[in-house]
Amino acid sequence: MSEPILTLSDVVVAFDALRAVDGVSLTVPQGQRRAIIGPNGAGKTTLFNAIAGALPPTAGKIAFDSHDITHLPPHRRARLGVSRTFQITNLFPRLTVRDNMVLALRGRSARKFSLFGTPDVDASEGSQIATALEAVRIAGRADVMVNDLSYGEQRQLEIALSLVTSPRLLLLDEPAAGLSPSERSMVAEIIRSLGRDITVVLIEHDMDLALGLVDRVTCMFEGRVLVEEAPDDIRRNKQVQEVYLGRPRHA
Ligand SMILES: Nc1ncnc2c1ncn2[C@@H]1O[C@H](COP(=O)(O)OP(=O)(O)OP(=O)(O)O)[C@@H](O)[C@H]1O
Repeated sequence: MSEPILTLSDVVVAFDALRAVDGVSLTVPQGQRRAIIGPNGAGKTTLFNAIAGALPPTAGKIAFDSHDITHLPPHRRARLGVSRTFQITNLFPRLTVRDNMVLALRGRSARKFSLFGTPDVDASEGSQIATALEAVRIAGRADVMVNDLSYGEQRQLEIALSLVTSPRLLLLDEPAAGLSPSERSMVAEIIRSLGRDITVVLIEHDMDLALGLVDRVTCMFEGRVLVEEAPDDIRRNKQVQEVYLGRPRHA
């Protein structure tokens, strides 16, 4: 098995008395595709926020590529190669696709960016942007204003914004939410064709989509890891079926 790129040890994220993430330990090897599934309120998004740095863990440890990132702010994690998308769109609707990409790219660098006028893009930035837009199949839409993209294209652009910084760990938060079946297939194809130099962890409510994309699945329930198995075993797992159907675990 490859070396681990992400290791969580006993991670707790508490909101007052509620332990939204309640002692989660998991290890993701480099290059793996991992789904985090679980019913509403299981703690999936809170776990993502802890990995990306948006929410500091109350307890426990998070290591990325042998760096202890438990207390690093999000931009420092991004610099190490941790990149995430959001469930809710995070785009500038009145800027073009390319300008959104420039903003995402320069968010990591010290260079200043003006929102007024077209930013100058150097050759290396231009090629990074073109590669990311190609990877999400919207290379021909670079000069289109985000407002004029379809919803599906906007979701593809969100993935491109995360890819443009050449991440090593990509956290995808419900990449197919709200998409039509054909748009969902497109997102699946995009994720499937990412290079294995990128490790992918995704939250996805569409079980068929998630299980068809990943090597391994972590199912959360009430803030904890209920099971971690291969997709085929997850499909057959009675405990997983029960938590999704809302029945008590030991009924
Ligand atoms: N900022 C917050 N303040 C207080 N409670 C919160 C906060 N964020 C999440 N929670 C609570 O933590 C629990 C886990 O929420 P979380 O959003 O992580 O679950 P989830 O598995 O992502 O759910 P969903 O599938 O519905 O998105 C829920 O009970 C939620 O109400």
